[in-house]
Amino acid sequence: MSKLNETISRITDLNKEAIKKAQQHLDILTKPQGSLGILEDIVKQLAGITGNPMPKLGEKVVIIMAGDHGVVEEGVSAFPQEVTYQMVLNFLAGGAAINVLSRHAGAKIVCCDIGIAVDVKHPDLIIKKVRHGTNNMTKGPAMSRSEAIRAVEAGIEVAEEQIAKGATILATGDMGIGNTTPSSAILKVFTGCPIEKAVGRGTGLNDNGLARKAMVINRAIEINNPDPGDPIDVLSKVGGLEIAGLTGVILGSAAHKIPVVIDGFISTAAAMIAGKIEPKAINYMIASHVSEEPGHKLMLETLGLSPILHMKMRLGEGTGAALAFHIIDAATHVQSEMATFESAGVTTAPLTID
Ligand SMILES: Cc1cc2ncn([C@H]3O[C@H](COP(=O)(O)O)[C@@H](O)[C@H]3O)c2cc1C
Ligand SMILES: O=C(O)c1cccnc1
Repeated sequence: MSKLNETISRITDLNKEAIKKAQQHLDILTKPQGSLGILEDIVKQLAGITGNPMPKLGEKVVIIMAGDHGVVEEGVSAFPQEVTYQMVLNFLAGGAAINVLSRHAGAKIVCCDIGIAVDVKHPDLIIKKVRHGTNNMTKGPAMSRSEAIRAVEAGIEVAEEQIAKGATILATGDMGIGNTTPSSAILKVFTGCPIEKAVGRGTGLNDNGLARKAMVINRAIEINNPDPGDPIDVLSKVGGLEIAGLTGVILGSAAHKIPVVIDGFISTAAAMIAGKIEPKAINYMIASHVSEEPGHKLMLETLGLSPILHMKMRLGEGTGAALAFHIIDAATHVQSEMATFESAGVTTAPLTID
């Protein structure tokens, strides 16, 4: 069996017994039932994922997948392609937003070159390069089917390497100038929404740039005719290498019963591909935030995920996911540290008011 098929076959439903036990414990804590809202939802989801009704976060790791996009030659980004590798060097030097937010959340970062256009040399960079950037998807498929599968499998490998080193919760991050374009294309192909709902300004396009980007996405979909019933077809024709890698990270996480915190627009495009490949993988996803990129809300709704944070962020890199670690951590502390009605001597019976 291929690595991808073997991984998919290991993804199961959540542990219902652990969810029930987590709920029972939440209900004896000194608070009205359900009053901690999303914190309680997070505890139950973590219990279902890990099988532990009193879940703990342990070691948090943000996996950043970096790749380039041939479609940038159509003028779809406000920034030039070389910013991809320059930002990767910034991650490795510790100076990017994701470094600051990860340090603050007590999370480790790993960065993987899955398809940067140039070769970057650094001892801490994980190299899983499938190819030097994708093809321009307005002229044909972004990559071949076998390259897409290789990139997904590379993402599974990176997740497994981190899990083997002790990671107990993963988060997704992306770097790739132009990558909001394939992300919008994926959204449009899966939902059939009008292009205006799928497209956004990314790093800061002006009105002309936004109109051009919408035309480019439409042309790429028309020329490639991706099949929405075949997620690997969509990924290879109008996707990207880092999106494929993140799809693998998500599937690998789910296969190992490890929660995976989904960042913004690009990460959620990968989550859509993963959810189409194996719908059970969605149970293992925690949506960190809703991005300012207009299509992100529709992506999350399509997956049935509700975001923890509304921060007006639109950066990617894993920044929303790193911030959400604080809330997820807080949820686990509530479950393990709050007093029960019995231990604190607080009356449980609600007044009957007629
Ligand atoms: C300095 C800089 C740092 C970034 N960090 C993440 N992105 C984000 O912006 C890019 C996507 O937007 P678009 O499709 O418009 O190119 C991705 O690299 C994403 O990770 C950045 C972009 C820039 C310019
Ligand atoms: O939401 C995101 O992840 C995003 C939005 C715009 C540009 N880069 C990333």
